Amino acid sequence: MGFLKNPSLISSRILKLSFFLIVFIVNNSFGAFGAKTRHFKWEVEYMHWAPDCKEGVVMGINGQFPGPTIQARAGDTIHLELTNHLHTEGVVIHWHGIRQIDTPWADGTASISQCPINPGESFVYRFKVDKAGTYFYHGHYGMQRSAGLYGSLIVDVEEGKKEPFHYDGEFNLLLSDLWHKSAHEQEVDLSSKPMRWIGEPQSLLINGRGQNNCSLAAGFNNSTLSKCKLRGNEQCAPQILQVLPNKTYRLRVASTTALASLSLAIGNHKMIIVEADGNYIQPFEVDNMDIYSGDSYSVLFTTNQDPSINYWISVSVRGREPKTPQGLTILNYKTTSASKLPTLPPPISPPWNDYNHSKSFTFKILSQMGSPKPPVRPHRRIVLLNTQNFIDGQTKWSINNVSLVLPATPLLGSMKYNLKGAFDPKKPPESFSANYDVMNPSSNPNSTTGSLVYTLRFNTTIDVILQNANALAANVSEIHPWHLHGHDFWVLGYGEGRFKEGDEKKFNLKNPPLRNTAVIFPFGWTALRFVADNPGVWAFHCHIEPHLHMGMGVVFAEGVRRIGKIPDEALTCGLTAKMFMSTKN
Ligand SMILES: O=C1O[C@H]([C@@H](O)CO)C(O)=C1O
Repeated sequence: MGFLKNPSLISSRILKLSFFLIVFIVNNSFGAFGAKTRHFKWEVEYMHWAPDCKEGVVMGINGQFPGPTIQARAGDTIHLELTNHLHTEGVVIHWHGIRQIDTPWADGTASISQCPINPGESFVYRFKVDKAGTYFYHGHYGMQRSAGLYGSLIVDVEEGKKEPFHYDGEFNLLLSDLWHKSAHEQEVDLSSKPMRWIGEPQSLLINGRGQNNCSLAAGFNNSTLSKCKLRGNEQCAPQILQVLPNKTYRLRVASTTALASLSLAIGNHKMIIVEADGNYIQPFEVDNMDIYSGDSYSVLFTTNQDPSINYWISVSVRGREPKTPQGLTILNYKTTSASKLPTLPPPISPPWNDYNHSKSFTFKILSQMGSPKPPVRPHRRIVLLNTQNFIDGQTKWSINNVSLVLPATPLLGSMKYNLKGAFDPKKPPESFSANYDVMNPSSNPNSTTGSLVYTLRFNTTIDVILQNANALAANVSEIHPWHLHGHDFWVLGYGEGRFKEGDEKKFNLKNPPLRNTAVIFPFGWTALRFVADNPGVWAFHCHIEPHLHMGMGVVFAEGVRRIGKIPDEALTCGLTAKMFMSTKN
């Protein structure tokens, strides 16, 4: 009984071989300690594709969806020439989790670190991948992540170095969500008056593959979808993970969803979490794990189950009432046929609103012994209130009552060259009113829009308290995974309700995890600490793409005078382009 005649398989070896096919290495110039410059040439274009068996249009790279996997070693330099083959729109790519030390113009954030690359034009991203870990890349302009512009970025340890754990093979799972509506329509929907919410995704994708009009697990679950009849060579056929019995595998998992928070499980197999956002953590065992947009993890699992059957790998929605079918693929013991369906039903994920389950997972993430510790005291504390507001007929998200609108001139250029009129020199609020009730809908929905920048003194220690609150509807507060560019931060603690003086006494300064993304739970707060030691202008925002589009972000700038020569190509738009023209004439 084969549901797949010719399944698309990934085994750890195939994965490694395919890297050589995928990666276009022009030259392998060796630098110090064996570090290489790895060259890539990428073309971004819209393509017809059927990621969930229904054909639509996605953004692809070099004819692939998701884009090619970048595989490098810590210390390598990536030299990537990106050409925009979209017909009528600009593009940028952000290298999520890479700190861009000394290269803030390569961070790939439209309006902040660079101008969008125009159709027909190319831009060279050149940056160092300084730290081993599981990363990914994605579009950072409008809703281009929702349009499918993403891929994996894997940084292995330096040649000759060892990971602090053992494994026999590895797999890479990039998780995403898919809408049948175009990203352009989503952008219009979000900014219309009244706002039209984009709703839940139609499908969850694992390595760009999902099934929307049929189910691999029909008969097991109570879905009305019929059983998938796939040959295995379809764009929506699941990538099957092939394993040998009694081995340990490393699963690198990253979520680039536009909206969905996810729960991942491997039927009958325990998972040991060992890495989060490119940092080693104290290993802990789970049956299922939460993964929010912007998170990446490595998990180890041992193939110690009955080798005569196959098992499900499942991905389900958490934190929002799920209206999207579970994403599925198969773990195939090579001792049996890859086309045999698992005999057990797919894992059942915890109820979507069981936040205690999510918290207990999140609170277990602690740094490994020997990891860098945070400075004991901050120089400055910034408290950021997250609210949903009506502004001028639109629904927006605001931070301390300011909803982020991105300027035409990239802030990196306007701040470095101190271009009057290109950015707002006003100071954004450090906190919010003592009377504000975070547990109820806002009584004072007055917010403004703007692109204010928090200027941080170079090398100072900054605490950020992310304060969640009630959204516009009563008794609603949502999950928001916040992502910081240019840095990792320590997650010092979480709390319920409003953060108050004295709560800092409960901060974990002993083994807080270093991460680049941290979640705020409904009606709660999350405390972060980082050192402003990376000259540049950096986005800090909710990684839910429609929320950022609706203004849920801030900008930090530090050490602006120390920023090296910004390549002109990054800034040939807005007032920096005018400046270049006037200095030429
Ligand atoms: O930003 C959002 O808007 C909707 C809802 O709050 C209003 O329709 C929703 O679920 C969001 O996450």
